[in-house]
Amino acid sequence: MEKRTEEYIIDCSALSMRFGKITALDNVDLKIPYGENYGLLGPNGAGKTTLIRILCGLLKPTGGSASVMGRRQPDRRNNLSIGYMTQMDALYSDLTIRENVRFFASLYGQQGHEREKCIDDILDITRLSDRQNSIVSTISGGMRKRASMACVLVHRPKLLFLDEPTVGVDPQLRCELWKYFHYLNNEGVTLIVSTHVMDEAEHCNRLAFIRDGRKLIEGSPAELKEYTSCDNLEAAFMKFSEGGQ
Ligand SMILES: Nc1ncnc2c1ncn2[C@@H]1O[C@H](COP(=O)(O)OP(=O)(O)OP(=O)(O)O)[C@@H](O)[C@H]1O
Repeated sequence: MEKRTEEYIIDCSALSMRFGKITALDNVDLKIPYGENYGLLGPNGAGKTTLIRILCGLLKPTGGSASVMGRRQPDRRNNLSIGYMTQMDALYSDLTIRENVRFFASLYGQQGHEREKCIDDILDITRLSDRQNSIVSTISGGMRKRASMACVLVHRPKLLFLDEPTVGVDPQLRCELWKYFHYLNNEGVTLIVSTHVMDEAEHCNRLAFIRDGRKLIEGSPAELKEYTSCDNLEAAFMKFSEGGQ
């Protein structure tokens, strides 16, 4: 097993990202320990997705540094340890659920019997075993969401990014997905959740408020409420979003 020497799974220092005249991230310092369930909370355009894309190694920052598992991103060696569920489903509509999951497993280098075992396990966990041979274009929205999860998780990532994971999802499935995220977190998977839905933020142990590419404050949901003298996260978030702090 690879020996870990660093304390933080994510360590960003003065991280900046400019797109022409737009500053999407501005001098962000961020340290997240292994095993954390961490929320990035901010309004539309705050810079959350840009931060996640840099941490996944999909974008190269224009300033500062972002280390993941002790390696400065982008570093291909991190790819096998990262899972990223984007806001959009990345499923092939004319393949079955199992074929979709197998495609992703193959991308991550899994093969043969071991691959099929991982697929069986993840289809079981996401309760899709019975429908694994259904063509994706024929399944419900909730099932699509679970199939996307199965694709993202089949290679058993240690670090999982969830970009607004339960937006547009009914309350029952939201509850089910969060149960599953907590299960993964208890198994040692580090979760980074980007959201502007307060329900989701309340599920995280720690949160960072992000606005205009800057990290304004960080703390547990209770600490952020106390700091803003608000009795709910929604009100605390509004205070920050409007520049009230
Ligand atoms: N590839 C790009 N080219 C130009 N501008 C970009 C690009 N990607 C992001 N931006 C800009 O950077 C800023 C931050 O965008 P980002 O998508 O990171 O925000 P966000 O917090 O994820 O928003 P949302 O909650 O709406 O997804 C925005 O002003 C956005 O328009």
